[in-house]
Amino acid sequence: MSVRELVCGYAGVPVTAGVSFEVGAGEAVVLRGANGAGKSTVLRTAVGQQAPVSGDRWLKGGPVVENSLVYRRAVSCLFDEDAFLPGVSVGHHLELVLRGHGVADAPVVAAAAVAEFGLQDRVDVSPFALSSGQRRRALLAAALIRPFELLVLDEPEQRLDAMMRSRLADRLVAARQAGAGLLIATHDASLAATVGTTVLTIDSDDALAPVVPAPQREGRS
Ligand SMILES: Nc1ncnc2c1ncn2[C@@H]1O[C@H](COP(=O)(O)OP(=O)(O)OP(=O)(O)O)[C@@H](O)[C@H]1O
Repeated sequence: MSVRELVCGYAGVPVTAGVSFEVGAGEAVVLRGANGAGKSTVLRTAVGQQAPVSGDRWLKGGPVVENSLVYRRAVSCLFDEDAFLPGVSVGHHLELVLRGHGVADAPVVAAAAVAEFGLQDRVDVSPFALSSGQRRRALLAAALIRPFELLVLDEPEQRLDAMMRSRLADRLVAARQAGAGLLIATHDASLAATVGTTVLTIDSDDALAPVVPAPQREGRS
């Protein structure tokens, strides 16, 4: 994915200046910045969930079209939302995601994810009967077990305990090393340092100056 001079905002009113970055295979671009700086807005605009004020977004050589087959195959997104089907258990949610993406052995892969994300005791219950941290684990599991070329996560550390944050960081590094591109907004400095190959800071104090300065390479490949 690449974005070029992407000005993001609401009803035509910018909340960021022009933002430019590229996320290639095996790269992890991490957005950091204070509350309200515009991280979520940039992510949602980059992936086509909202229109830019101006600028361009490209995915695999074409403009970003959120409902296109190319997009749905390539991009796995998780924002701050609880999206579950009523009456479907945690385990069956994961199986449905896998089957929807044509993954063989969906029950086996789902069971492995349930164990990895520490949901063994809750696999047969509705997601609505989970704690908020357990719901976040289930949503992250669903986003991570489906095939993707680009993974987009908005504050994935939210509501996770220390053990699960560490496990998540390991999983994200593994995804990057396997060749996926990652685009992540986070307040977790450790997650940013561990996972990011490029860290961009959005500066809310200078909202219409260059809010995303030149990429700071953090010494990872
Ligand atoms: N639906 C909306 N309509 C108008 N303005 C909005 C809307 N959503 C967010 N904003 C504003 O856009 C600005 C950027 O918000 P955004 O949620 O992108 O920030 P953020 O960096 O992700 O913050 P946080 O770290 O708190 O999640 C804020 O000033 C916010 O109040």
